[in-house]
Amino acid sequence: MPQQPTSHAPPPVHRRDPLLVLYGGTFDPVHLGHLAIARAARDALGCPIHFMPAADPPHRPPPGADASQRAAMLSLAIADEPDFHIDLRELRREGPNYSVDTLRALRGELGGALPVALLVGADSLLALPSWREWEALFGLAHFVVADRPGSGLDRPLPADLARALEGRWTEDPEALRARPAGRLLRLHQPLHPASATRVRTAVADGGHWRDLVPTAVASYIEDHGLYGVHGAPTPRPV
Ligand SMILES: Nc1ncnc2c1ncn2[C@@H]1O[C@H](COP(=O)(O)OP(=O)(O)OP(=O)(O)O)[C@@H](O)[C@H]1O
Ligand SMILES: O=C(O)c1ccc[n+]([C@@H]2O[C@H](COP(=O)([O-])O)[C@@H](O)[C@H]2O)c1
Repeated sequence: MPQQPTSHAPPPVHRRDPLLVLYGGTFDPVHLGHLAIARAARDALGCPIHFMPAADPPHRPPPGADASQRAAMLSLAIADEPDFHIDLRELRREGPNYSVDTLRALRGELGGALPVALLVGADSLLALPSWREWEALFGLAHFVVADRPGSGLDRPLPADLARALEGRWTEDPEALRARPAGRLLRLHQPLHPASATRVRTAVADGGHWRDLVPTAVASYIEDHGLYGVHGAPTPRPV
């Protein structure tokens, strides 16, 4: 008689060949859009997602919450998500973090053979030519790309980016397990309108923002008086 799957059987997520998916971001704060694309990537690829908060992003103004607060909010946001993890490697390193350095350090640890992917939103992919040594990234990792309102991937790409991406796109998640780096997979998840800028602005302006973040993150923002939340005590000058 064929064996029936039991409730103890591990979910398919843990049975496939390994693929390490890193989801880098400032997460200032983590919001429901981040969680939605992480779930879409987990479901499409069948593997856990490692959120990797950036310490000192070289490419944007200083975050509104410090690194430990952003990491604490991430922990709260993924507390009930067994397939989501936090990777603190960029928070532990001194100075500005460039993805190319992070990936080279990771390759130094794990070797060159393990398939590794970076999960990014479409706006990040479109900005890739501004990243440090951006073309070297394709030798270090795959990219998994989530469409984002206002950053559609269906418009023509800038010539240098289009050239670099040519021949790399795949619709097959297994293609990312077949080699260590260099392919691009587009997620076909529903668009999510949340952005951290929108959350920070609404918090400061007293607008509606609680439904853009997990409940525990909303409480953390209020309890710690982040982003100029209304009713929070004004921090005393040092
Ligand atoms: N709603 C979303 N849909 C798809 N991708 C998203 C979404 N929000 C964030 N991302 C992606 O997640 C990654 C980390 O994003 P980040 O932490 O900078 O959040 P953000 O909302 O873009 O922040 P900010 O508004 O401060 O720029 C980036 O690659 C970004 O493109
Ligand atoms: O390496 C770079 O030059 C670089 C430039 C811009 C962004 N990144 C990475 O892209 C990820 C998303 O960045 P952000 O600003 O959208 O939070 C995060 O992991 C950053 O470290 C990396």
